[in-house]
Amino acid sequence: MKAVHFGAGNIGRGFIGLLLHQSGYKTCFVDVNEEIVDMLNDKQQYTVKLADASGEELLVENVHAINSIKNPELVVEEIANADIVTAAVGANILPLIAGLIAKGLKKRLTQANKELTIIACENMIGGSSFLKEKVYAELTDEEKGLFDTYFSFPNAAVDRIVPNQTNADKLAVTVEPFFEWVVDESEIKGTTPQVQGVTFVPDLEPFIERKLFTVNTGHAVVAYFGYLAGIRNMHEALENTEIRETIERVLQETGRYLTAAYSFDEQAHAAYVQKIIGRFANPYISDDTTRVGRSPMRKLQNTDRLVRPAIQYVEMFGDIPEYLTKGIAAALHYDFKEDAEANEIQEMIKQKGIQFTIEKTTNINPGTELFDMILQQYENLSIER
Ligand SMILES: NC(=O)C1=CN([C@@H]2O[C@H](COP(=O)(O)OP(=O)(O)OC[C@H]3O[C@@H](n4cnc5c(N)ncnc54)[C@H](O)[C@@H]3O)[C@@H](O)[C@H]2O)C=CC1
Ligand SMILES: O=P(O)(O)OC[C@H]1O[C@](O)(CO)[C@@H](O)[C@@H]1O
Repeated sequence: MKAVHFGAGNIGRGFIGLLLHQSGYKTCFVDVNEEIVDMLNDKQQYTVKLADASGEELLVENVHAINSIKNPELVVEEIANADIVTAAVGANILPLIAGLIAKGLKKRLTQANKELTIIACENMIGGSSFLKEKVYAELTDEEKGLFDTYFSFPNAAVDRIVPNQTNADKLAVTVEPFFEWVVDESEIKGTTPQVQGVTFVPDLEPFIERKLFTVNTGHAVVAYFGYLAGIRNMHEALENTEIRETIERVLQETGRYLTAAYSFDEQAHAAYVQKIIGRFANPYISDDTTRVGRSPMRKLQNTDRLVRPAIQYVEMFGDIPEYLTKGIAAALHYDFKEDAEANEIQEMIKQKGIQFTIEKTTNINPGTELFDMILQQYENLSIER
């Protein structure tokens, strides 16, 4: 079986590539990083190391790679002949890979084996649907009809902490042992692809919201408050009593929403939360607050981990989540100079003011209680800093 995976980065190699290999796929990585592409073609294998006491090393073989800038026609050929296509490039990059995927799928329509599943494995709600929208923008109405018949873009939730890598071997990836990859089976046409370790579910919404609003909300809040306290390491941030209390409170708020929305058992959800906080504190992983907090503009969108649960909370309970709004305010204060989105936000605040920036980044209407609370929390943090 052949897999094509866009993005040979941390999640691509350390999570998706590993599971594809363990399921018997020969994987073609597509990337724009020439060094990684060349190394993958040279070695045709790499190691995934588990960040736990065992330090177990897993070998991923039967891999090669294509530089999509230099050899787009080879990518088209690979997609035309693939058994599955996956991507973990980052939400903002999905539009950039859509054109090649469209070309590969058009080519595939000229062949016998047409059906194909394409899965975006990003930290976002509706990642595959978003990719599909971008792919369909490249099609005629007739092609759209054919694509509807043969190609599926099921949404997915992916969970595995893979920090920035410091291994001497640049292809090796250290990953936490835990992983969860959940895929919406209801959207799949034809045979469901066989990938070991994937959970197929009839309705993804509870899974993606539970994951995004717990793992990613909690992680982001620790990262932003850690950064504002001058802490660069996630462990150290978690050891700070005030930050620890803030994250517990934030996750109580998202937990209140999630258990009410999806009837999760409250005790089971509390255990899920504690397990996740334990994962953040994994002593075998060294993670940066600036990696976890990266791209604050994306993270402040009203579909993402901070603002989305705050909106849902207000809609469900009619009151304002104090700690989520504090987390949003912390993201607005995040001014790491090496992060282009952080710079953009800080520049916007400087040029246009905080009220304009809140509206622009979060899309929350000024004059609403939620907006006012975020503003208030932002001002409170300004005084503290
Ligand atoms: N690192 C983590 O722990 C987790 C990350 N994710 C998600 O997975 C996605 C990838 O994250 P990471 O692997 O951490 O990032 P990464 O930066 O390590 O990997 C992204 C890869 O995509 C490649 N890329 C960029 N533009 C491309 C293009 N036009 N075509 C093909 N490849 C391109 C980059 O060169 C890089 O190798 C993100 O959406 C992230 O939110 C999800 C769960 C966990
Ligand atoms: O990859 P993003 O969306 O920038 O956010 C980083 C987040 O993703 C993870 O890498 C894993 O889900 C977490 O470490 C963190 O919550």
